[in-house]
Amino acid sequence: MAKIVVALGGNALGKSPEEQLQLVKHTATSLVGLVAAGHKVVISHGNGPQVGAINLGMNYAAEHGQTAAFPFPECGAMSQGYIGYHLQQSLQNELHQRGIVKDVASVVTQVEVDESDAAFQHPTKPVGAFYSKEDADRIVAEKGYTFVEDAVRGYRQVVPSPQPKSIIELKSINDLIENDNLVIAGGGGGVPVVKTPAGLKGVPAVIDKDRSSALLAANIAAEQLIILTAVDAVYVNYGKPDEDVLRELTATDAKRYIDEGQFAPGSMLPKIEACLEFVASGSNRTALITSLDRLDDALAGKVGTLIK
Ligand SMILES: Nc1ncnc2c1ncn2[C@@H]1O[C@H](COP(=O)(O)OP(=O)(O)O)[C@@H](O)[C@H]1O
Ligand SMILES: NC(=O)OP(=O)(O)O
Repeated sequence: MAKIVVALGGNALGKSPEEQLQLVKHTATSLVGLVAAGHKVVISHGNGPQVGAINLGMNYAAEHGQTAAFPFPECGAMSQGYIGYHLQQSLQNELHQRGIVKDVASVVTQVEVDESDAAFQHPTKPVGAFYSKEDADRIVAEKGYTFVEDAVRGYRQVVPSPQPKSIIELKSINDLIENDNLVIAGGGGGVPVVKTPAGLKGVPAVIDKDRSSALLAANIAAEQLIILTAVDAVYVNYGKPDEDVLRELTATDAKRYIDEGQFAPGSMLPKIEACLEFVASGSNRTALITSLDRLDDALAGKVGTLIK
């Protein structure tokens, strides 16, 4: 029996509420399988596409005089509620179907960042939809947003992504875990906040959920961090004719591949770095990267990349 943090990728959660609910329902089967096997499971999730969509919608409504402007941290909090709702419902239904009595709760989570983090001057976190180069250029000219090419999928808006320092609701999360709840926490990497003389204050950014999940996993003394994304494993020469799967990765090999530029910044690189950080944070800690729909196969050692 182990304590496991499972992080679900925002990009792997589909493009609409309907798609997301279907994908989450499917993943809930494997997650409840872990619970049924006696593991203590804590779930975190990304929010890149979702917070981008919420922000676009709120901006549109505000520009058309329909609502007040909604700052980015509030959009992040909304994304935690939206994704947490789908997760809670799917997990509750699956638990009920299997006759397992367990409560499920999402914790709206704030994560402390440093106001002077250099990331605020260099936006790197892709959010929202993927655009063609022409559409991205038009939006940059109209709104002044920053866009980058994201992996092999198109152009995407980027926002600052500061390092997570501490999890504000850590004690509540630990209490819920110890009281045998199935906990969802650190959604979207947590709502980024800074400590000011007047108290906590939200800041416009998106923390990388893989880094926050690694911090959460280390803080709750988990044995394993599982990152579920859109690819079944990590590859070298990804997307090229000679791509090759990495089934096991040591810290030494991972660092060599990082130096070779094998992992795209803003997508696979933060996952690898988060896994390395978690594995180094204690003894007997491993990390696993696979896709949302292959978790069972990955746990059986058939697919995925194990980092140790
Ligand atoms: N070396 C690599 N191996 C596998 N996938 C990679 C690699 N480099 C970049 N990627 C891309 O990283 C994506 C996962 O990152 P991302 O979409 O940001 O994850 P999520 O939103 O699920 O957390 C994959 O779907 C793939 O397109
Ligand atoms: N916040 C975050 O890391 O989201 P994604 O998983 O969607 O990139």
